[in-house]
Amino acid sequence: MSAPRPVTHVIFDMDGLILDTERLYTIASQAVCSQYGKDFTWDIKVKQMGKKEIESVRIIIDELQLPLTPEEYIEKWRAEQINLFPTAPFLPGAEKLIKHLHDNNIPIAIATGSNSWSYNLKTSNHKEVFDLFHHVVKSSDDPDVKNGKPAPDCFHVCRNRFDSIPSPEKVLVFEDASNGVLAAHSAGMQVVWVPDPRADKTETSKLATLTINSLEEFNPQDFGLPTYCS
Ligand SMILES: O=c1[nH]cc([C@@H]2O[C@H](COP(=O)(O)O)[C@@H](O)[C@H]2O)c(=O)[nH]1
Ligand SMILES: [Mg+2]
Repeated sequence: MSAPRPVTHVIFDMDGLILDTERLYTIASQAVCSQYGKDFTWDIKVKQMGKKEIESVRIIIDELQLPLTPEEYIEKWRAEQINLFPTAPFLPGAEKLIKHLHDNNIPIAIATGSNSWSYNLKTSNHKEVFDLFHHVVKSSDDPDVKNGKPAPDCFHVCRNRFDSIPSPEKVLVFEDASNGVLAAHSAGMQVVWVPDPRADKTETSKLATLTINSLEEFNPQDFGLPTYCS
């Protein structure tokens, strides 16, 4: 952990940070695992969080020795996701922070591990808020993102797509996954970690500039960003 320094640009993670979709991923993954009498554990989930779809699918097949090819797993997984994802609500404080930064002309973007198919489902009921982002990098099907989180690739790509490209230390990243904190740190950016209560905090909190329980606890002025009016 180091003292917060002023930033000019903000990059948000999406799943488990803006939207309450990690809960939905767990339901969808357990539904597929149950077909084979297996348990989808937190230890497996931590390894998957933030990764590209294909990377994360290889992990679960390997860890649980599922008798499926990645393509077969993805087909079953998406069949569970299709009805769940459009129900995703915002997590506390996310909508307020996004609107506040946009209203104050702070350039904001998203760097997610998602693919376009699932992004469209998850955001289908929240278009007006997601339209406020300058750009969205969807790692699973963006040709410029070679490796998913914890590699820094998606954050490098995301930074380079702002109109006036900031230096990495002027970018603040919000993440819920330890893979994401590692990725942002490797990209040379400051990062606020909003972990799942089950997360092991020992190693990841050393890399995060700040660790908070909810985006509702975030004070923009700590990073030189405009203060909330109320
Ligand atoms: O339980 C899970 N959560 C999350 C993921 C992966 O993490 C991505 C979400 O990453 P992010 O939080 O960076 O948006 C998902 O699209 C998926 O690829 C997963 O596989 N399993
Ligand atoms: Mg996330």
